[in-house]
Amino acid sequence: MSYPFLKGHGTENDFVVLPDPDGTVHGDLSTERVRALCDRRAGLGADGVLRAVRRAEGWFMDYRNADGSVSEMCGNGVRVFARYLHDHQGEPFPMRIETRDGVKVLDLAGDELTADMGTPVVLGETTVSVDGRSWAAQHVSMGNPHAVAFVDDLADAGTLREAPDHDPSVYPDGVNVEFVVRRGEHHVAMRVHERGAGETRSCGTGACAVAVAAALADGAPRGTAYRVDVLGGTLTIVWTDDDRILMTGPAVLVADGVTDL
Ligand SMILES: N[C@@H](CCC[C@H](N)C(=O)O)C(=O)O
Repeated sequence: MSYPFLKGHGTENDFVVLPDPDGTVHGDLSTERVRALCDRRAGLGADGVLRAVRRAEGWFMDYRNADGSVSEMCGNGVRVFARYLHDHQGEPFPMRIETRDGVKVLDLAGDELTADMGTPVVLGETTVSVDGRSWAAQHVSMGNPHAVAFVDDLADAGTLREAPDHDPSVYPDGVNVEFVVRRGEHHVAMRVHERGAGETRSCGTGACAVAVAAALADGAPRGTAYRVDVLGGTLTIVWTDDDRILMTGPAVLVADGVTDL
């Protein structure tokens, strides 16, 4: 079966977009197809898949990690998804996008996009470990689970080829782990190991969780803008007075075509 696809990225967190307005192209998208599409040697290559399904109230973002697993939310993905809906489906900004973590509102911010990511949930301290070294980490939910660990040097996290060890009673469904260093006032840099994808060049929900953990540690007033550098670029995160996280960053489409993967 041949079907259309697009390829895009947000701060080099890359995605295959699968248009499936009526849900008739992919039906129940299989794990095997997601893995084949995301394969960087035999497929198109991506950290995840964004299936676009039309709903009565708008569009639903069916997000899958590269290993085929489902996640509640993807911050870089939702910006790429909005770019696709605007450029290829004629949807105007601001736009509402349904996700497994509820409705997100996306708007233009110059060349970039801002996503209202909703209210973060801070769930306390936990521990993560790599190669026998352990760090205290802040457990933050952005709809999906994150463990944010401040380290002295981003190289301390090693290769991140394997998932960091974590407490399975805290994260029964796995976790995204961010390692963070300070770069200046309200300015941090991070690396991430994503659940279901391995080390990626960026994670939008991860950057939001990092900004929340940094703002709490700094006692920063609401409304403070945090610059979060990722391997693939920079995201700007604001925790607003009304307890919402606004994430601003790029979203670009780089290719489209037809595949039978
Ligand atoms: N890259 C995403 C997060 C994708 C989902 C994550 N791997 C999970 O399993 O929760 C982002 O930009 O937020």
